[in-house]
Amino acid sequence: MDGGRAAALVEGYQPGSFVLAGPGVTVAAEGSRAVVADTDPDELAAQVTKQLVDTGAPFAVGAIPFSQDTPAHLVVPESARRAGGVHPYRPVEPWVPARPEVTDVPDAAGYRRAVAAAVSALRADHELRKVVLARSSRLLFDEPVRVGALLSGLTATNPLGYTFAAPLPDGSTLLGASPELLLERDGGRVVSNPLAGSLPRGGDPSTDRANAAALLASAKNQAEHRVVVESVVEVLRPFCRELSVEGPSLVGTPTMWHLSTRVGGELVDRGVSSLRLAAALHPTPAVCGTPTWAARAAIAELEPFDRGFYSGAVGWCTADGDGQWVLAIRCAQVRANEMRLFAGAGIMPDSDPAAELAETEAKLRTLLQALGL
Ligand SMILES: C=C(O[C@H]1C=CC=C(C(=O)O)[C@@H]1O)C(=O)O
Repeated sequence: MDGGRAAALVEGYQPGSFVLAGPGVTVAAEGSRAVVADTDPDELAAQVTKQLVDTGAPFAVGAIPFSQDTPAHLVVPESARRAGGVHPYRPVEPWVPARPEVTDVPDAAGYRRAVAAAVSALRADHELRKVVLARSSRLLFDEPVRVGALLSGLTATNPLGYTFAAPLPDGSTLLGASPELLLERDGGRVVSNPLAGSLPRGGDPSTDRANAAALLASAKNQAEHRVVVESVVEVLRPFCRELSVEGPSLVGTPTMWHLSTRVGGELVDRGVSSLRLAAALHPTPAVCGTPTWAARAAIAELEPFDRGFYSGAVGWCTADGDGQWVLAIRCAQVRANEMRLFAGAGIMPDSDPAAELAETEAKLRTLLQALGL
């Protein structure tokens, strides 16, 4: 029973270990034979492949940060196990913490102001087409955060998502349930599944259906989505013999509706690893904006915190280059009694600051619901 093996990998989570559980593949890794930390995508992929060949380890795991100046954190583990999809999955006993102390950075008014400033910049600057602005929420508990129980709960409630717990170089853990596949490589076949353009789920079935229909019909969200698909296609095209683009269609998480497109291709050169492709795609306009340099500059000016590994990628890669990388979104950085939750929204020239705030509130609920908050 592969589902049972996959569930055991999630339940075997220990502090400091790595788990990524999704609909098709579940991996878990412990210990460290080698760590590769580099900022250059080619170097990173080449060093990881070399370490995998030298050590004979089945795959490397790790995380890529948002910033191009911060090194990635890739680990060649002592033990690495892989199973199939994890669903259907029954969660272990949940962790029910007492209400934490909450500090939002920026606060709601500050986020609306940042969105308004981004809208002005988008209207004034004809080069900048889209920028993703994020906010964070710091939760302080009166006991250490139980990552294993939260990972299990997130896995149970996000059957279409990719649930992860990834150790970071500073000893903290990135924990989340991402709906977005940045890149998967299986032999010569690659798939990316960009999501962008979102509305919160409705509280009752008719509002929920109305929100889904409104999202499909929204010119603003369709334009926001197109920018991401165009960029993914442009990056993957030189690596692929042929590319298929299917979408946009609707994808639902427990808290959000998203526009989704599947981009699939056949690699020209199988020597190009999933890590190399993921690093080439990163950051897509789903987490940064377009053009990348201008969006990065706007983010540096308008976001009052360092994103760290939020809006980077989390995944694994074999010596042959196969692997899976998901966007590090709907996630939190956990350290001892503290969680820092992050959520961002794609800002377009016609964005409404109140609607973007509501969208980030709904995105934060992925983690808040797992905490029973
Ligand atoms: C940046 C995030 O979501 C991205 C992924 C899907 C939809 C998005 C949107 O509609 O804005 C974002 O681009 C986040 O969840 O923090």
